[in-house]
Amino acid sequence: MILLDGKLVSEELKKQIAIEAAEMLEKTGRKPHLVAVLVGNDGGSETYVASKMRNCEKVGFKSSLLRYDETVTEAELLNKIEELNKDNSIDGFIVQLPLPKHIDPDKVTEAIDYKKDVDGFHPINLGRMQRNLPCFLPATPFGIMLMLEFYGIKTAGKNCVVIGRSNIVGSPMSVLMARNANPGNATVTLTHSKTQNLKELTLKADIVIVAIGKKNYLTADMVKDGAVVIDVGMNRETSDVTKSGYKLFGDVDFDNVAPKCSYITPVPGGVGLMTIVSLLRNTLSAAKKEFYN
Ligand SMILES: Nc1nc(=O)c2c([nH]1)NC[C@@H]1CN(c3ccc(C(=O)N[C@@H](CCC(=O)O)C(=O)O)cc3)C=[N+]21
Repeated sequence: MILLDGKLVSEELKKQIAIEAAEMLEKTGRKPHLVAVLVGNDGGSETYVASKMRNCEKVGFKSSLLRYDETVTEAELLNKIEELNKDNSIDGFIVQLPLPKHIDPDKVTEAIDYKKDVDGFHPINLGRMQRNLPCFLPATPFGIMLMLEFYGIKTAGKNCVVIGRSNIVGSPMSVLMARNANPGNATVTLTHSKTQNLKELTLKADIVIVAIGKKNYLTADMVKDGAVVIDVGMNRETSDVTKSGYKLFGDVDFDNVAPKCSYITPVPGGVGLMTIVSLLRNTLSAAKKEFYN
């Protein structure tokens, strides 16, 4: 069993990103600039956004955090997005999800200029991804592809089962694994809450990608010997009343599944770190206008 080390891979990729950011600074006098919009104070979102900002500094990007109270109206948020779209000093921005219930995440996503959509959630980027055209790829699925590539894991012709069909992970993940690219060219089964006999499907899978948000969901009896298991779960359990101490669990029963695997990602230290580095990569691509003018 080989551990897919998100720390190792992300640090390696960040070195290259830092080099390109420094080149850009030298040539143009400016740094790539990412803005994150954070609404409310969800514990998970606070951690992830803080990490995104910290990592921007590490690779020599400029980063700004825009905070809104959870009472902000949808109209106010959409106005701000309009401003960010027009601001030439900003290369890319993200609106951290989830949003409060009174704000429609689809409206927000579609309001973002697709040329600055470094999360890759805009329908134009999703459509271009599906067509195999240059575009911003959604950060988590992109990070998983970079991980597979780094370890030279063959995906062509393999059976891949994706568990969970969210807009930000499962659904785009299934597209990336199926499209005619490398990594890619897998035979993909996208499973969800209405799927019957999931275990029958996962037992045939060479690659299982779990993004469902339930601790210990994928158990050893569901996995075939030698499978590659990618765990996207970020289930936090607070262990004390202060809420500052928490432990993170994936969706995989790691201790029992890992011995059966050829490769497996840990949580923490796996996919989450790759998500961050993908966002950095997308921000650099935005600043260098690699996809759009
Ligand atoms: N607009 C938007 N874009 C996102 O990219 C986005 C989002 N909304 N909402 C939530 C998810 C989740 N996500 C993670 C990022 C980093 C880690 C990460 O760094 N995880 C570390 C540990 C973090 C910890 O200790 O809590 C690890 O796995 O080792 C995890 C999860 C980005 N997301």
